[in-house]
Amino acid sequence: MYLHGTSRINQAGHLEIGGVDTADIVSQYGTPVYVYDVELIRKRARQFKQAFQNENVKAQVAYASKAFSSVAMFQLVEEEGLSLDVVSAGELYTALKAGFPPEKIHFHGNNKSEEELKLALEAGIGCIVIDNFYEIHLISGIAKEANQSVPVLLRVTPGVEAHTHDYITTGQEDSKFGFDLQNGQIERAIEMVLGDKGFHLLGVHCHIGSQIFDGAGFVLAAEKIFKKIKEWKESFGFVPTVVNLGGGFGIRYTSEDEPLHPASYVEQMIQAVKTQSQLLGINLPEIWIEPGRSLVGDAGTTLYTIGSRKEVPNIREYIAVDGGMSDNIRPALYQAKYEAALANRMNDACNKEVSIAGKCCESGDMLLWDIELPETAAGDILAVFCTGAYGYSMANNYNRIARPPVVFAENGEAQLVIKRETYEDMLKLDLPLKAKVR
Ligand SMILES: Cc1ncc(COP(=O)(O)O)c(C=O)c1O
Ligand SMILES: N[C@@H](CCCC[NH3+])C(=O)O
Repeated sequence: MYLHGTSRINQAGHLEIGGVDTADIVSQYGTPVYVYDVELIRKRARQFKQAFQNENVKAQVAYASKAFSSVAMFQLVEEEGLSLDVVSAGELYTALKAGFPPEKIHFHGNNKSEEELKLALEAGIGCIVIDNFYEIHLISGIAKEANQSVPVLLRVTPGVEAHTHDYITTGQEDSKFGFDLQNGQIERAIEMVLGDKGFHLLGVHCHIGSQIFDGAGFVLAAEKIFKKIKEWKESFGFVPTVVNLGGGFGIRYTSEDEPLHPASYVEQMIQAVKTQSQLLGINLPEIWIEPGRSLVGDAGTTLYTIGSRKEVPNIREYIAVDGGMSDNIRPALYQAKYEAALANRMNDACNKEVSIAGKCCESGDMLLWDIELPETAAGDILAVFCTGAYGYSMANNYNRIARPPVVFAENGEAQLVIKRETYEDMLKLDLPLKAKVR
């Protein structure tokens, strides 16, 4: 069993996270509960920042908040000196409520509404990553009315699509995001933005995918972008001051995953951008990145209580927990794999193969297939590791199951940062049927 960050087995044989016994977390907050190892989030943030500082490169590391968004998380991100990437007015609103400096927020999305854009501009957002022509039109109108010049990046699809370990070159037609780099779209967008006082064009953005295990895709994307920068320099005299290479750095969910150290991804990017800038004889642009999963993924653990079981003779034994696809949809959605352990009996020998089922009314609601655990009993606590990214943020109320609370653990202290949803919370938006008029 692989323990991430500060997770360890304590003298009681229990899983401890951030110096806090998970048994204490369970008795105080119940299950299911998401627990974050705050020290590990800080460590990852510093690793990314340090990698740029080591090379003396101007950079922004923006946390892609879709991975896990909450007021406390945004305050932690600010404490660590990162920027923030949001993709909706909801994420932006949360950030502003958390007191996050608006000038360090970047706004993404392939269909931002006029209302969302207005909120962003009124807040004094640091940068809007423009995705399409419709958005150029919307921002131009809002900026003119407000007499503003909006800092923007243009998102391009560089024709590099990452498939976890693998990456293949594709055309853009299969992506809903960004301007095509090859068919003249991006040149048209640059011309429009440069010719409009409502915009301050900082540079370009790309994001090649998620859970990527090597640096080659990022290098290839940078090379493709710089090939175009050479043309833009000649035709428009436009040289980006910012190149944003997105997020997507992989993490270790199971022993099958072999991600690089955060610094290693960054070093390869820096090398590529330096080489290309030298070849073109241009100043090194600022390099921005947007890690989401790699900042919070392995820092999160979900604790569940084991309940019922079912044996299918000669096939498998199902063990059910008090959560499932409502708090972690990734196994059902992506066949994502995780590792797990019995948090209250970490030293017991794992000699039983079982599969972990959720409690939703859905056969596909399985969290883990065929894993080794000790003999379990109802009431045991199951810890599923690496659930920090796209767990809470994709949680839902299927079957009207309430969303679990989130606890931050650090230096021996546990702090509740998101409360458990109540049934009343779920009913808050419901209205009764109108009385029939007879
Ligand atoms: C534009 C953009 N930036 C950053 C991210 C963060 O990706 P990850 O969580 O894999 O680092 C995503 C999600 O894939 C994204 O779409
Ligand atoms: N939600 C996905 C990642 C999506 C990345 C956002 N563009 C996951 O859980 O892996």
